[in-house]
Amino acid sequence: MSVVILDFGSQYTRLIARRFRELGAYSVILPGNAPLERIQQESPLGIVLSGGPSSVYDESAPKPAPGVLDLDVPVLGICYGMQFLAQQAGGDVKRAGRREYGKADLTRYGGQLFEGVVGEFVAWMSHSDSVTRLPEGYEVVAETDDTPVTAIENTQRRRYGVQFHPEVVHTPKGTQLLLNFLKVCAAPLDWTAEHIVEELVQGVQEQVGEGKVLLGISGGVDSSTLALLLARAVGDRLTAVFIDHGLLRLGEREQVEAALTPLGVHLVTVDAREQFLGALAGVSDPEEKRKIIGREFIRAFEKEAREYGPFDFLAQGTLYPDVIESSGGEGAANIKSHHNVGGLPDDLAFKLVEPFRTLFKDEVRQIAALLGLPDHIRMRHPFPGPGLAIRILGDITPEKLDILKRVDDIFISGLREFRLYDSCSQALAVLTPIRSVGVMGDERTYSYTCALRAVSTDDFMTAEWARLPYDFLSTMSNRIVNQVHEINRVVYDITGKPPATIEWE
Ligand SMILES: Nc1ncnc2c1ncn2[C@@H]1O[C@H](COP(=O)(O)OP(=O)(O)OP(=O)(O)O)[C@@H](O)[C@H]1O
Ligand SMILES: O=c1[nH]c(=O)c2[nH+]cn([C@@H]3O[C@H](COP(=O)(O)O)[C@@H](O)[C@H]3O)c2[nH]1
Ligand SMILES: NC(=O)CC[C@H](N)C(=O)O
Ligand SMILES: [Mg+2]
Repeated sequence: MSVVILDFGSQYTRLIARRFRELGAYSVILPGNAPLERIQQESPLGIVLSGGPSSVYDESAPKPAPGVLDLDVPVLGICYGMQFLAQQAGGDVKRAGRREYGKADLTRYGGQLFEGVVGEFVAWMSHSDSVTRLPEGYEVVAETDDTPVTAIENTQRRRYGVQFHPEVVHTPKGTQLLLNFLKVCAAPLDWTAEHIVEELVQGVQEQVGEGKVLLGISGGVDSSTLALLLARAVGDRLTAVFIDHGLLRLGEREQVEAALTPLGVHLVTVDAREQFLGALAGVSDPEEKRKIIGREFIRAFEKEAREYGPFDFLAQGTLYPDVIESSGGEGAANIKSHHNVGGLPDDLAFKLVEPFRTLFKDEVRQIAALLGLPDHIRMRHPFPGPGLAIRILGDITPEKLDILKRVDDIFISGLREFRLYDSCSQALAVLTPIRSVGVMGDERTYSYTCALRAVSTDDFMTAEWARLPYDFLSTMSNRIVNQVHEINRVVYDITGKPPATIEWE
């Protein structure tokens, strides 16, 4: 039994499922036109129609399959979904005179969906069409200055529609609406991390059968959690490979080996430093670097597969943000090709096992706690697969790598020493190609500028720059300039995501 989310191409569809998970409800996402029988297989308790880029009055507008809206279950339409509900019930939808993007204040709200909500209601809007005539049996239950029909309901038929997106964080009270909808559906709110783990384990077992799995492991939270999950699913048919590509931080290889050995998984460390640094020599374009790294990772995995295999399956700790940033696939733009998604070569010989592909970082951390991953790995700041390669702007040389490793080590050890590591979600140092004039010991210097960056975020989709204390930043700046002679200037990055991203490349 689940709530079925029909996807009409919204950027936010997975966030709807994520909010339901947070509320303890089980949901599945199916294509907008999924056949009635497929939906019935899920024994639906309710149906959500997602948003989407189309307009309901277009000839080619996607629609739920015949019979789906005749099911006697509650239906919630979001944005495109609400417009579809209204049109289908006999109302009108037209391109509005005024489009609404971003935040809008509801000037009035009420009704069943808003039960328990008090005070001002800020709604996140993203639409250019609007419902202009209400279908029979429906009532308007919310409005904004620009959109008189912002939420509708037909409580007798248990049909609800909202023009805004209750699933995004920019609609702060939106979760209450989703909870109210789940209550109308009488959906059980007992979907816990344990259930999610069971489902993931089962999914892996079905996919892999009796096959052998090679896991790319980095010592980060995603792949380490995955190691424990896979050990449950396939036992000793798992081999974990940790690749030292020469782009790791100071002492990282030894630290990762020490941290992973107690997990009890068969672990192989590969020295692929020459391979990666050779392939990257002289390359300065960020996307080109990312693609080369993606390809070399796979080449390295293939080599280990020949040694310890054969392996049909390659497991990676890919998360949803890696997917959405890498691909234009789900209606989103290509921001950067994450090495494990957009950077994969076309001739990939493995079948991918990526159980976390629909999850966000904080959800993986919950699963990690359940599987007993030690806290020092579970709460470690993320470190990107391409490592320091995307923190050295421009081409990579052994000299620059050596500089950045020392800067990074001072910054990260400093955060731990001053007990600030856990106050931010990720911290990093960047080596810029900028050289500037300084004066040290009465001598003129002409040396590199490095940037320090620290951010606060839960899901790494959006982030704020961390307000680290000035005194701490001052100490870091002194230490870096004194200990790393190639640096004579330190700057702190005070940009959020958006408009910047967390990494600089
Ligand atoms: N050095 C490496 N050796 C082998 N596999 C790696 C390496 N670095 C990254 N990977 C693979 O790429 C995936 C994505 O990397 P990513 O950094 O996003 O996740 P993570 O390292 O597991 O966790 P975290 O985000 O906390 O660093 C990893 O889950 C892992 O499967
Ligand atoms: O494994 C990875 N392979 C990659 O190619 C990659 N690019 C970015 N990141 C990490 O993803 C999060 C979001 O980063 P951005 O804001 O820079 O896109 C941050 O946590 C980044 O460190 C990567 N991780
Ligand atoms: N975000 C949406 O679902 C948009 C629906 C429709 N395309 C509109 O612009 O109104
Ligand atoms: Mg990592």
